[in-house]
Amino acid sequence: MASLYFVTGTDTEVGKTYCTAKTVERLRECGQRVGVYKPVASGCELRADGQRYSVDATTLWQAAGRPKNIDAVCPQRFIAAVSPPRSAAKEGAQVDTRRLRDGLAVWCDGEFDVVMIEGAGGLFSPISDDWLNVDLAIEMKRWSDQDGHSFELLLVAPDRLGVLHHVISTSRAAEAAGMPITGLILNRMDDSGDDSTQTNADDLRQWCGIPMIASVQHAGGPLVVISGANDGNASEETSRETACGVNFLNQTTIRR
Ligand SMILES: Nc1ncnc2c1ncn2[C@@H]1O[C@H](COP(=O)(O)OP(=O)(O)OP(=O)(O)O)[C@@H](O)[C@H]1O
Ligand SMILES: C[C@H](N)[C@H](N)CCCCCC(=O)O
Ligand SMILES: [Mg+2]
Repeated sequence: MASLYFVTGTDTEVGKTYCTAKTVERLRECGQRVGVYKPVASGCELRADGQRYSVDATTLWQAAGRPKNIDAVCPQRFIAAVSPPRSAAKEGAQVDTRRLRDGLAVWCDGEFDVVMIEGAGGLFSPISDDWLNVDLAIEMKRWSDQDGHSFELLLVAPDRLGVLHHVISTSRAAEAAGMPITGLILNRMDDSGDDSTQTNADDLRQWCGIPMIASVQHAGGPLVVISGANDGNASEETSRETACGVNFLNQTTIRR
């Protein structure tokens, strides 16, 4: 049975793809067979040959070693850089809501140990005419429970001033929706940082109790996975295994 991780964000453009790709690469270096699924992408490029090119889907697919094919990675790809339902509507189309969830099954056929799923935009961004990202996560968890897989919701947030509000509000809304966030990835998106980056992680541990499972440094720096005890007290970084420039505290966070 596979370990499924739905990667969402506090917003669009916060590093979901970047951090997911880093995590995929690290998992593969640790011998994990990793599948990747982007249920729907907008902001795609229409190529001369008629192909719809999604940077997100291609980035994840390449990080995972090109498993299956790009259509399995991202079955629904639209052009306008707006929410997927709006993007589809601009083409006179609709996002196929049921297919968003059903497209996961092909990745859960026993070929992969871990499947990383990237949403579109933030957790409460519309992903179809009927669902927000959180609704898709709930449906996927329901399916995963029935099919015997583990399913967790990971939140990517930029490590900068303002992140406390974004993470606390997103985590409380997720809790209220019945889809609690089980891991936080703080993403240092630029080298400079600001005064808050020294204390954001500690403040979020205090206010949210979400295990922070990783922080990603800027510009190709290490992915630091901090295995958070699920009792909400993120364990101190005790020992680190460093390989290929990526610090991975231990594997328990991403279950084998
Ligand atoms: N830690 C980082 N270091 C360097 N560049 C980063 C980092 N995190 C994100 N970026 C860059 O910032 C941009 C936005 O990141 P990314 O595309 O991963 O965001 P996203 O949340 O997946 O966006 P979307 O909502 O469109 O899917 C990309 O160009 C990405 O390469
Ligand atoms: C086009 C962009 N890069 C993402 N793929 C879609 C972001 C949708 C955000 C919707 C919203 O919450 O306002
Ligand atoms: Mg992305």
